Amino acid sequence: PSLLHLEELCVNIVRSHRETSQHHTEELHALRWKIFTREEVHIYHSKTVDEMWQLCADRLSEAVQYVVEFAKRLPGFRQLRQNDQITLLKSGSMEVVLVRMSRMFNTDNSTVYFDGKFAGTEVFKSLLCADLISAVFDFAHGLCALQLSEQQLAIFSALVLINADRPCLEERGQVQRMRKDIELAFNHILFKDRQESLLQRLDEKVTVLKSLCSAHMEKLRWFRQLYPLTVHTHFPPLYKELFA
Ligand SMILES: CCS(=O)(=O)c1ccc(CC(=O)Nc2nc(-c3ccccc3)c(C(=O)c3ccccc3CC(C)C)s2)cc1
Repeated sequence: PSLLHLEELCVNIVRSHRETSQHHTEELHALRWKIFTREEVHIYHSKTVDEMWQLCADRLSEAVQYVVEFAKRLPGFRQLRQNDQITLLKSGSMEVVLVRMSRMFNTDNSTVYFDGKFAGTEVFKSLLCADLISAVFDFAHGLCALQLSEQQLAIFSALVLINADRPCLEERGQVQRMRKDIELAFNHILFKDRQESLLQRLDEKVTVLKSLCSAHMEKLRWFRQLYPLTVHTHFPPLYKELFA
C-alpha cells in the first residue's frame, strides 16, 4: 500500500474512533474531580452482589455496543466473513473497552468514570472481585503512563480488534492482510511522532489485556454459578453473547 493509502487508513480509523467514542476525553476531563460522596459510596456498598453486577453488566454492554459500531466502521471489517467479524468481536471487544476506558481514568486520584461520576476501587466492593478491579485500575494507570494521543489510541484499538491469531477464524489470511495495513499505518504514525519505542511497550499491554479479559470471564462464570437467574433474566443479551 502507498503512503497515501496508509495516511487515508489512519484518517478513517481515527474518524471511526471519534464517531463511536460514547464519551470524549475532553468532555470527561472536565468532570474528573466529580467523585462520589461518602453517602453515594455507601449506597453502592448497600447494593447486593447481583444488583452491582447487573449495574456493571449494563454499563459494560453499553460501552461494548460502541465498540461494535467502531468495528463496523473500520475499513475492511465488513468485507470479512460474518463469522470472523463475530469471532473478532467476541474475543476483542472487552479488550477495546478496557483500552478506551483507560481515557476515563483520573490517575491523580485513582478513579474511573462510572455511573455519572468518578469512582475509586471501593465503589465496586459489592462485586466481590477486588483482584479483577485492582488489576483493571493498574492496567489503566500503565496505559495512561504511555500518554497515547487520541490518534494513537484509535489505531491501537483497531490493532487490538483485528487480531489474526484469534482462535477459530475461517479466513485467517484475510484478517492478516487487514491487520498488516493497520500495522503499517501505526508504524507510519509512530515514526512521524518519533515514538517507535511505543510499539514494544504496547505489546506488553496486549499481554495484560488478555489476562484481564480471562479474569473477567472467570469472575463472570463464578458469578453465574451463584446467580444463574440474574444472568439469564437480567443481563443484557449482548453481554451474554460476548462474554458468557
Ligand atoms: C469505554 C468507552 S468510554 O467512553 O471511555 C466510557 C464510557 C462509559 C463509562 C462508564 C462505565 O461504564 N464505567 C465502567 N467502569 C467499570 C469499571 C469497573 C471496575 C473497575 C474499572 C472500571 C465498568 C465495569 O463494569 C467493568 C469494567 C472493566 C472490568 C470489570 C468491570 C466490572 C465487571 C463486574 C463487569 S463499567 C466509562 C468510559
